[in-house]
Amino acid sequence: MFVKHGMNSQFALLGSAKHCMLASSAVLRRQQFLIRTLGGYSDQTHLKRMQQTKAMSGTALEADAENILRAITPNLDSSKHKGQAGKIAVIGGCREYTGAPYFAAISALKIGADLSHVFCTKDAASVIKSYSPELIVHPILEESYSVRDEDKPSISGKVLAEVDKWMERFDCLVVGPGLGRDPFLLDCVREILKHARQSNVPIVIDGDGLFLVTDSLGLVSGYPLAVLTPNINEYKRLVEKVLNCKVDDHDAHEQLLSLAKGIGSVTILRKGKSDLISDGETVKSVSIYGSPRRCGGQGDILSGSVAVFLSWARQHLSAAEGDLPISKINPTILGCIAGSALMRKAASLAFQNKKRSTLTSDIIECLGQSLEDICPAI
Ligand SMILES: NC(=O)C1=CN([C@@H]2O[C@H](COP(=O)(O)OP(=O)(O)OC[C@H]3O[C@@H](n4cnc5c(N)ncnc54)[C@H](OP(=O)(O)O)[C@@H]3O)[C@@H](O)[C@H]2O)[C@@H](O)CC1
Ligand SMILES: Nc1ncnc2c1ncn2[C@@H]1O[C@H](COP(=O)(O)OP(=O)(O)OP(=O)(O)O)[C@@H](O)[C@H]1O
Ligand SMILES: [Mg+2]
Repeated sequence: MFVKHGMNSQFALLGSAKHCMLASSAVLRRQQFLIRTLGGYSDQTHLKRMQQTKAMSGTALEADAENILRAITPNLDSSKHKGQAGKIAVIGGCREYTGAPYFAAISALKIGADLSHVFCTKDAASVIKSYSPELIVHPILEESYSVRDEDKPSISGKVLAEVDKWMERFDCLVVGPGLGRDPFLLDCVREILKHARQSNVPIVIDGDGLFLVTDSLGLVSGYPLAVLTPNINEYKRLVEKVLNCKVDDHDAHEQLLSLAKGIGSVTILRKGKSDLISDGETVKSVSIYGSPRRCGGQGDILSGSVAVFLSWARQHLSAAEGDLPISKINPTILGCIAGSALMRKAASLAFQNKKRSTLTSDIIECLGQSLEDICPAI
């Protein structure tokens, strides 16, 4: 018994020694990275890079995505309490679409957020709850078919009051996955967006949220905590509306810069073969090899991921010393770069396993491993 117990303690000791070594090597790697990439980034190096950037005008700079992801991902630490790793809310889910808000919300949890809420219509709520007990689902949105005209003002007020109860607790909202285009529902979401902005809550806008915002640019114009994540169609609509011209793929990054500037202070992540990211000041690209499968729902994973990394980037920057070069980078840009990198890594891993049958849920299952490969938990 004693021997057995002793062996167990030995294993436990070995285990804890291994744990310590792993933990310290993770910390060391992170520190080395910060020294190499951030801390050791002298003014001279910065100047040189700026000159190179200028000389390369016409090409977007490939982001050092994995290092950025590693830098902003918080350590797992027993002193932390629930909520500190992020509270995300997805506004979306209607009669037609229940998959999209689920994909966005569950991706946020799988990456490491502590709590993930979904605000959706009553029809969608029970379906989304049945996909996962992990999500907190609020059946509060209403579509026109279920509301009489005379009841609209009071229902709209109730919807807003329900979301407002929670608003300041959220680190980021994701507005649009599976929202649909019902006019009454979109009117309510318009008000939610205004309140989120008043409360200074970051907002990732995707899917039908982009349909709404393209029509009412004032909702996001001048708001630096807004991130738009358009796909090919959504981007085309934005370019036509804001720049009054066609999408120009030969001068893609200049056009993206103009678009972000034109809307005013927002960050745009243009999804495609390479993801292009701009806040109107700079353009970054993420071209990490992803997957050749284009199954629906991958953009939803991305929106949930960007929400988490954007929250972590803000947290990291508020804790970091102001003179670290990373603190000069817009946290919305950092969040987009990290979200894009992880989504593409996970898609690639899922495709290795599932090939042609790769689905969005397979990619979600690979988020944890992909994050672990880039940034081990201990
Ligand atoms: N499993 C799920 O639940 C998933 C749900 N998803 C959710 O689906 C929603 C739409 O997103 P999507 O990606 O299909 O839109 P997109 O590529 O711009 O359009 C493709 C074409 O369809 C058309 N069209 C769209 N909506 C229309 C409408 N209400 N009524 C009429 N036409 C409409 C559109 O026309 P247009 O925009 O040019 O008018 C274009 O020609 C969004 O909420 C997304 O999150 C996805 O995330 C995937 C997984
Ligand atoms: N040609 C491509 N090669 C590699 N990755 C791509 C390609 N096109 C898109 N992606 C990646 O797939 C993800 C989703 O992009 P996509 O354009 O499919 O969004 P979406 O149409 O909004 O998706 P959803 O079906 O969720 O609405 C992004 O992370 C993007 O990087
Ligand atoms: Mg989409």
